[in-house]
Amino acid sequence: MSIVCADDYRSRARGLLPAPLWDFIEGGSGDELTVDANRLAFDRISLRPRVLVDVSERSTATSVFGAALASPIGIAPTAYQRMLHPEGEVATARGAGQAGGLFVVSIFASRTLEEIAAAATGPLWLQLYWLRQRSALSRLVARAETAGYQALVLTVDAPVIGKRLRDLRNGFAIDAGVRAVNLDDALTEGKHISTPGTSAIATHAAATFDTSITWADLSWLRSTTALPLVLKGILTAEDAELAVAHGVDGIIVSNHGGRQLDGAIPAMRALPEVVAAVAGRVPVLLDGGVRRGRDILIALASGADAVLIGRPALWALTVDGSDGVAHLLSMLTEELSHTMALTGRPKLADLDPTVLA
Ligand SMILES: Cc1cc2nc3c(=O)[nH]c(=O)nc-3n(C[C@H](O)[C@H](O)[C@H](O)COP(=O)(O)O)c2cc1C
Ligand SMILES: CCCCC(=O)C(=O)O
Repeated sequence: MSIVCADDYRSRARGLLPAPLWDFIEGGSGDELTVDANRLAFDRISLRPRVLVDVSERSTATSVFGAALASPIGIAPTAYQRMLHPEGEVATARGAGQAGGLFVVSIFASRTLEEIAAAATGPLWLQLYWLRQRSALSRLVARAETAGYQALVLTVDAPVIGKRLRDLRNGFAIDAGVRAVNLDDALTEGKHISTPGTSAIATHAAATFDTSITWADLSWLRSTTALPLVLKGILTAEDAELAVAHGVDGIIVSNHGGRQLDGAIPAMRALPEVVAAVAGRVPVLLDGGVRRGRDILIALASGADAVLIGRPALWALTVDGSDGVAHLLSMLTEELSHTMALTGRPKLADLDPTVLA
């Protein structure tokens, strides 16, 4: 059967992966309320199409921090991609580049920052968690700069890892042979050890994440680099205001795909208040539940500058490596353009709240 939408990759990937690995990707925290709510928030919004508009020429091209993108779609940071495909993040970078998309590389990438950069033809950003060992962070930042990464993303919604019941039940651990190669092994110790009732991810994060950081610490990270700094995991107007006040260069509205605070507001529902608070001062991106061109159009019409996709990129990577990732991004871009035609909004600049109901 042909793959004609992102969910087709989901069904294929599910058949290819062992159950505990599938659960790690698919699952969220607690009752998975927020996983479901992320998607439902899009589904609850209807569209107000305008007709008899010339839609013969449509463009999805845009840019973020000066980097050209074929469409306002990027790949969210996800850890340990070699569990899904032998080439891991190198395949994702190649696929994203082929489709003209952005790729945000996780601090827990399983290929080196330099290997990923060598395969990339599109912009790369590096995502960080705040490790207690600051020297490890500053070394990573220096390497990212040298390798041509264009921004840093600090994930701020994970001082502790959410209680992901599937992983706890499965005693989830990282496959032997897959490592967070950009960090000393000591910083992810125990990642291969499966202990019933615990998650190896949660265990290694608990050993190394700094749970004490506050807004005041951001200045240290800024002092290590001239790269733009983006915060990932903002869900309120209050925190968006603080982020801008602390000189942050961009915001990703995200609840970590429902993997952190269960019951957190869906990303799409949080977006309008963040956009209003930011008032155009810095770019605002969104992730969580984006599965269709329709979802992307809704996010852009609500004021997002771009969206990131998490799980769908992992499904496509599992099924068909770099070709899968490139195909997925091209398909989402085509769906966005198609929805722009059917709503009578041929340009990204036409996407505003008047298209939403
Ligand atoms: C398997 C998996 C691993 C992830 N690893 C990271 C990570 O290393 N860093 C991070 O900031 N977010 C991580 N995330 C969260 C994603 O960046 C993103 O916020 C989320 O997947 C978006 O929701 P979606 O999957 O519904 O598109 C991970 C998500 C998944 C599914
Ligand atoms: C300690 C690794 C965390 C990866 C992550 O962010 C996720 O699984 O959601």
